[in-house]
Amino acid sequence: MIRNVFVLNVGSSSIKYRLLDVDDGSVHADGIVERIGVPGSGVPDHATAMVTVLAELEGHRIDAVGHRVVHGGTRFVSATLIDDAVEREIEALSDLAPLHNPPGLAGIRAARAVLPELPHVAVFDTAFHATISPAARDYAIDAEVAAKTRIRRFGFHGTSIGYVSRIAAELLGRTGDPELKLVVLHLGNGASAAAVLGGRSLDTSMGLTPLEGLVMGTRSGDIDPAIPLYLAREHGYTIDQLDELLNKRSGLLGLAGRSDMRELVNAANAGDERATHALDIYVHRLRRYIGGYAAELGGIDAVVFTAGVGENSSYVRRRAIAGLDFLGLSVDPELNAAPSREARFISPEGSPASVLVVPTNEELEIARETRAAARPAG
Ligand SMILES: Nc1ncnc2c1ncn2[C@@H]1O[C@H](COP(=O)(O)OP(=O)(O)O)[C@@H](O)[C@H]1O
Ligand SMILES: CC(=O)OP(=O)(O)O
Ligand SMILES: [Mg+2]
Repeated sequence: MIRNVFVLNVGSSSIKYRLLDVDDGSVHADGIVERIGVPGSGVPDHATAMVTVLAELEGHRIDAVGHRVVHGGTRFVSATLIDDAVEREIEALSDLAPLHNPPGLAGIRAARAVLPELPHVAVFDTAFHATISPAARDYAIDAEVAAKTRIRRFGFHGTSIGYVSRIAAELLGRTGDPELKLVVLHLGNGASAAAVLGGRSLDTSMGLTPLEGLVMGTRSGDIDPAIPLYLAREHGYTIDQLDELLNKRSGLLGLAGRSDMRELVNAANAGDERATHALDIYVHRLRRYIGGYAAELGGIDAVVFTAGVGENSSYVRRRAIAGLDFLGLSVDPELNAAPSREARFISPEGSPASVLVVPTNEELEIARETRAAARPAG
């Protein structure tokens, strides 16, 4: 029986891990190893970091290992038991997610080497979005080029969006309702919006890579696609410089010198105009997606806020929903401001549409999917 699942979320310079009981969600151990590969940190690579992590788990029983893998391409549309062939296929997808997949793969290799007797399962951020509509999926570029190079919208944060969509449906008393229309806003460092109809993803704001869509901590989200062409042609930017600019030096950081929402709101409240402008752009983009998804879904039953910013920033929630009464959406100031860790309504009782805050739990969802995918192999 699989009960204790070790969940790994491996980033380029960090490993977040959690050992949890899938039956009751209780956490037996968790932690983070940071600064992997940073000179002087004492953690030269992912394999070394993994040995450190496993030393922390001494004495705990582990039945299976669940790995967050960001990009599953078209090959992986559900959680998959990892063998050597699957590991090679994940490696082949690295070109589509150069910032995210290679560290995930390093984590898989290191963990399989240290825990070879256990089932290892890959859980993909893209999988939940396999159902998006063809019109949302395809970009209006030369179809042959797109087909040859695998360019299409994939979408990310699916593990989180799927999880909070289910909790939202429960909270609304509409579990299993195929007509339930949700707009889910996963607002962390990376951020995605998604239109979810009857529990299935219809559209989402991230695209081929996790760069498209909302304004993020350090990523630009949507821009005119001619901007990188212009920077390269007229200002001598190289591909690597453009990648770095758009992924790591844009978004809130690029606009106002800070990627952390808490700091930014404090700065704006203290009169920092750059911070205020950055927040205006952040909120403007969010509202465009809410309106766009209302049109795609044919209305909205609930907007669902989740992840670090969505769960904690009453400021962002208030501004994102302000003036959307024409969609039946509004926020009760007291409910919005009340601190809570619970899934809850923040719209006034009796509103035509609801606004919810639902804490995400990507690790629990990964653990559940890991158990489900590991079962057939025993
Ligand atoms: N109390 C808070 N108020 C406003 N923003 C918060 C608060 N707590 C966390 N955040 C924001 O959440 C973001 C991180 O979200 P998180 O989901 O943890 O990101 P990730 O998993 O992508 O690293 C940061 O911008 C942080 O400032
Ligand atoms: C896919 C993605 O953007 O992930 P994260 O938010 O963890 O960077
Ligand atoms: Mg996150």
